[in-house]
Formats: sequence, structure tokens, C-alpha cells
Amino acid sequence: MHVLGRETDAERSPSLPTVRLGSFLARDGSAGAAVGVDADRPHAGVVFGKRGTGKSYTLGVLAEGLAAAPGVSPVVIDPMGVFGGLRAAGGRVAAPAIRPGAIPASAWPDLLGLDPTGGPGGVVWRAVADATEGAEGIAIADLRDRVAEADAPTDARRAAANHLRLAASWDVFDADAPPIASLAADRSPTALDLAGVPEAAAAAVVRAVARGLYDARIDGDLDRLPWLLVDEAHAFFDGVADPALRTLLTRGRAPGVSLLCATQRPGALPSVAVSQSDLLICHRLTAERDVARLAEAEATYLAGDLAERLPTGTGEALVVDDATETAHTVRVRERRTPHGGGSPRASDLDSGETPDPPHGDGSDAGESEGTR
Ligand SMILES: Nc1ncnc2c1ncn2[C@@H]1O[C@H](COP(=O)(O)OP(=O)(O)OP(=O)(O)O)[C@@H](O)[C@H]1O
Repeated sequence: MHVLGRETDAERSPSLPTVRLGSFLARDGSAGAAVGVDADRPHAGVVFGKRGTGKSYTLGVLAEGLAAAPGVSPVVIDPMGVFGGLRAAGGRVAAPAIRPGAIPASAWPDLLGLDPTGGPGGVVWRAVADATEGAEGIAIADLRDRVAEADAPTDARRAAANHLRLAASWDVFDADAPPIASLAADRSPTALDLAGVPEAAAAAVVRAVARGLYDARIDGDLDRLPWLLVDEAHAFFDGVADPALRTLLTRGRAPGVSLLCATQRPGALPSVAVSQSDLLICHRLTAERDVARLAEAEATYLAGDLAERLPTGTGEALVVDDATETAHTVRVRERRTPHGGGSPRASDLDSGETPDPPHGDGSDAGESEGTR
């Protein structure tokens, strides 16, 4: 098997943790040798592709494979709620829950859409800083108590309290939330279902999880090597999650934390996401800005017209392997667990409905199943 992200080490290679990705795709469309992804060492990677070309599916293939690999633990950020199928691989789907103290005081104004330099933003910043100093298990209610006692104008205190009330309504903050390291304590994959969670709250969750996994490895609280798989990643590089994701990209490999970002909008990711990635899996892309981001991999072996080289079929991808400095076309294997993405098709629905009577047969159509 050709293993992406692994320096050639022919003797040990077959026994090292590897995730099966698919097969090489020959020019005539036939499947060639098996292709895998190295799971022995930590990596940073991106999965790109237009809508419907197979990004989430590929992320699911990787999550399944990681769930079967020794010594690692996949955690999936699932903004669309499509990774429930991982339960069939022994995985769990968790509602997001983070401690308010997981977001640093300096990031709270931004999280609440407040100006950090003064007024209500300043009141919130101080309240979080004071409340979290030397204390754990802080609840949003504690922060509101601090705000009420703050030495600040009434208007600023009232606005700060209102914004904290809004944050409480997101239902992601919980003073008793389990430590982030518990998400990656064993090999079973965890999908954090963020479907329907407000954007700011989802960003807070991603920040807390990315930073929490990193800190847990640095502090020696996590035996396994976590892999954070972020679907729709463009949504998280533009807000409070950004610094934590950048930390994983630039410094995650030293403590052993991997990051895989999937997006249909590569152009909306920062350059560092591509320049720091040693794994690049690219399904079909057409927008110039997105192809340009891919070109920033600055790999000479990618020279030529990239858009031309991208395969067109669903589940087909160009993979760029930094370790061996090669680019190949692959067909991603089929999932072993159910995939929740893709658009619904009317022909897949088993409605049990009686077909409509032929037009003009004179019968009283009455109230049909579909209109009740
Ligand atoms: N490797 C594959 N093998 C077989 N079918 C696949 C493969 N990859 C994708 N598909 C099919 O294509 C559909 C779309 O894939 P997927 O949901 O991953 O798209 P996407 O690129 O994530 O789109 P979106 O941006 O809408 O989330 C899937 O539901 C699945 O049926």
C-alpha cells in the first residue's frame, strides 16, 4: 500500500498504524494499488472539493479508519449533523458542552459580538478574568453575578448581562462539562453534533475542543494522539476558533495533535492551512480563488494547470503527499458505516403512497398524504 504522509520506511511500514483511503485511479478509470494515510505520526491536512464531490464522505472514511487504528482517537466537528453513522463504528454522537472558562477572558467580548476595548465588552472581559482566576467550574450565572457587581455604568452592566443571557441560551456552556480530553480518551470516534447550534456558539465549541486537546497533550492528560476532523472548516477560521485552529496547524504536531480541515471554500481558509498541511486531498474545484489556494501548496510537483488535473467524478480526488513529494489521483473507498450527507432524492423515499390517479379520471382527490 502507498501510504500518504509517511516517509519511506519499508521495513516497519506495514506494521505501522495506517488508515485505508482508497485506490489509485488509473487513466482508464480502473482501480490500482491501495492508498492509505499514515496514522502513526501527527499530521495537518485539508480536504477540498465543491459541494457534493465527497468531502464529508472522505472525512467519514478517515474517521472510520482512525477508529480502527491503535493509539489514536478521532473527534469530528460536525456542523451539518451528518456523522451519526459513526455509531456503527463504535462511535458516539455528543451534544456539545464546554465550560465557560475554556474560552479565555480576552476572547469573550468577541464571542458576544462586543467591542473589547470598553463598555459592555470590557465589563464582560473583566468579569470572566476575575471569575476564572484560580477557580474552576464557573457557570454563566457566576459571570452575570460578577457583572452585576462590576464598577461600571449601569448601561454597560445591563448590556453585558443581556449578552451573557444570550450566551446561556446557546445551551453549549456547562460548568460541569466533562474535560475536553475525555472526548479522545479511547479509540471510538466522537462526533460533536453542531447542527442548529448558532454560529458563535459553534465557534466557541471548536475553540475549546481544539485548545483543550492541545493542552491535554502538553499537560500529559491524554494518552492517545487525537485527530480533530473539522467539516465546513471555512466557518471556523473567521472568529473565536481561529487562534486555536492556527495553533494546531503550526504547533500541533509537537504534542501529537492532528488537524484535518474539510471545506468547499478553500479560498476562505487562511494560507497557513495549506502551507502547514502535509496531507492534501482535493476533490473537484472550479472557482479560481479556490484553485489558487491549492496552488499555494507551492509544491513544484504540482506545476501545471491544477484545475485540469483535478478529477471530475464523485469520490475521486487528487492527493498531494508532502512526504514523498508526489501527487496522485485516487478513488476514495466506500464507507463501512452509513454516510449522512448528500442531497435527498425523491426516488429513495419509501413513502408507501398510492400513486396519484391518472389526470382527469373524475375521482375526488380529497386530502392526499402529502398535504395533510
Ligand atoms: N468515495 C465515495 N464512494 C461512493 N460514494 C461517494 C463517495 N464520495 C461521495 N459519495 C457520494 O456522493 C454524495 C455526496 O458526498 P458528500 O456528502 O461527502 O459531499 P460533500 O462534498 O461533503 O458536499 P457538501 O458540501 O454538500 O457537504 C454522498 O452522499 C455519496 O452518496
